[in-house]
Parts: sequence; structure tokens; C-alpha cells
Amino acid sequence: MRAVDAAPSPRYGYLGPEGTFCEMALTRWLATDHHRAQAGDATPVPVPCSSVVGALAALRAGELDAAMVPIENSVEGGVTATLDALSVGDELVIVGEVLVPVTFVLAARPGTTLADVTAVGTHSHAWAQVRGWMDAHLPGATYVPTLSTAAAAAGLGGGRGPAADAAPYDASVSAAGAATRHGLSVLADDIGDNRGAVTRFVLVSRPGRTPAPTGSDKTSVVLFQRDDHPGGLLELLEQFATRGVNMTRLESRPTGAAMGSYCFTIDFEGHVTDERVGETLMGLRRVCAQVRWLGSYPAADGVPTPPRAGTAEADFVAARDWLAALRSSATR
Ligand SMILES: O=C(O)C(=O)Cc1ccccc1
Repeated sequence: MRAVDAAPSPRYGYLGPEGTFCEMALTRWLATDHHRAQAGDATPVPVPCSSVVGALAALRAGELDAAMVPIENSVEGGVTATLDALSVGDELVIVGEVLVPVTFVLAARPGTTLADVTAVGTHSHAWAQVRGWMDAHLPGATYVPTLSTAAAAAGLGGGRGPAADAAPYDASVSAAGAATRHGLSVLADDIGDNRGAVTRFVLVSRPGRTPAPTGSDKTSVVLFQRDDHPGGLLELLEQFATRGVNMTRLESRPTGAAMGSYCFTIDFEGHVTDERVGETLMGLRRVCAQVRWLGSYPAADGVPTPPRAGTAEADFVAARDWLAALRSSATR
């Protein structure tokens, strides 16, 4: 009898090293991905990546099967590296989202006091969320950007090894777990300026299977306008408004082609298989030069906005059936 090779475990990338908020998002995803568990699929292996762009490039190259990346923060807004990497290049799709509350600690090698700290290393999104605390408690400190919050903690390395001497900062801002993992002492905890800050992470994969509609879904798109004209943005927004589709995020990003050339990255409620989402996408397709569909996936935060009169799914289905009946009688 010949042994049947077990399917290799899928590889899920995340912004590493271990101890990032991104790793927390992936851990949560894996713990609650009941669909995969029920299907009996192999448990994915988390693969730390040094940047969001690198993780998405590895996914495009087939070295990863999915990647968990930060896309939006409730205080700092969109994560531009992610938005831009999803907007160009081979198509990728979002298959899920995870919301992670973010709380930060200031940590340093044991023996360091707050008075000793002259430079602080962390991810740019973390720095933006602790700026007020820094102004109040470490007004003279220099900011040193690192690839992630956990990379900043790892750079201090708890005073062990060459990395400890190499770090051009003497304290890091990270999740508490990353500080502990690297043997650092916490100088101050919960230093975020906004209590209740949340980061939204998305699980991205190569195009293929779209998650089935759940009744509480989101769809993401990137819209490229045909030309710049008065009311151009209004024309895009009308496509959503007339179909009663609720947008949950709208950002403009430079396309990089020329000064003043922008695309719009938009999340909205609904699934590509919903009639009203289909009609919205067709409207956008007519008025835009290009519509990049970034996927439809279950919303992490549940309750969809109640539809206005005439814009419920049943209204769209009834209108479509009415037109189909008219057309069939017209051609009989
Ligand atoms: O660096 C991390 O830990 C990340 O996952 C990126 C990030 C940084 C700050 C807030 C949320 C996510």
C-alpha cells in the first residue's frame, strides 16, 4: 500500500516579527475560521514577513497562500502601503477582516529609566497614536521609524546580542507581549492618545474562491476616473447613493502618474452577489475608466445599515423580475 502524501499546510504571511498587532489579527482569524476547520483543511502556518509590500509580493509570487495586512486605523486612517500595493499589480482579493484593539507600552532594556530615553523606535502608525503622550512625557525624544512595533522591541533585544547595541534608539513602543518576549521592562503602559483605538486587518489571497454571502458583508473597490471634470467624484458617489448602498471607508490616493491624478479606494456594505451591489458595480463600470474589485467578505463588526425604502435587496430583485417580464412579453 502506498502512503498518500498529506496536503502541505497553507502558508499565511503577516507583518512580523512575532509580537506584532498583525500577528494578533492572524491568530484571531485562525482561531475563529470555522469554515476552514469544518472543511477539515490543514491549519495554516504563520509566516512572518518584514513588510506589508514584501508579504503581498510573496503572495503574488505564490510563495504564500494568504497574507494578513493592516489596512485602516480608527485614529490614523488608511495604511497607505497596503492600499497602494492592492491598487496596482496582479490582482489580489480580500477574503476576510479582523478588528484588533491596539494598546501600546513604552519599553526599554532593564535598568533604563524614563529620564534616560532620548530616542524611541516604533512603526509609523504606532508613533502617530502616541504622539500626545510623547509630547507630554518625553518632549525631547527623537522618533526612529521601524518596520513594525515588534521589530522595534526586537531591536533592543533585552540587552542580549549584537542587535541590542545596534538599535539607534533606547526605548520601543509596541504591544505588551512583544516587550515581554524580548526581555524588556515596561516604562509606561496604555500610552495611546485615544482609548479604544482599533486597527482593521484584512486577509488577502490570490483571486479564486469568494466567501459566500452572510447577510453582513463588505465589498472593497478601487476606482480610476476617466478624466478630471467638475462633479467627477459626485458621479461616483451617486452610484452608491441612488442604490442605497452604505460606504464604510472612502479615501483618495495619488496614482503616481502625475500631480493631481487620484484613484479612490472605497469599502461599502454588501456582497458582489447582492442585486443592489451588482447594479452599483455596473454603474461604476460605466462611469469609471477602471474598477478594480478587491473582494467581498464577511464584515467583522456585524450589523448592516437598514436599507431606505425602495433600496432593500427584495426591491432590487422585484424590479429586475418586473423588467424581465416586460422584456419577455415585448419579444413574444
Ligand atoms: O507593527 C505592528 O505591530 C503592526 O501590526 C502594524 C501596526 C502598527 C501600529 C498599529 C497597528 C498596526
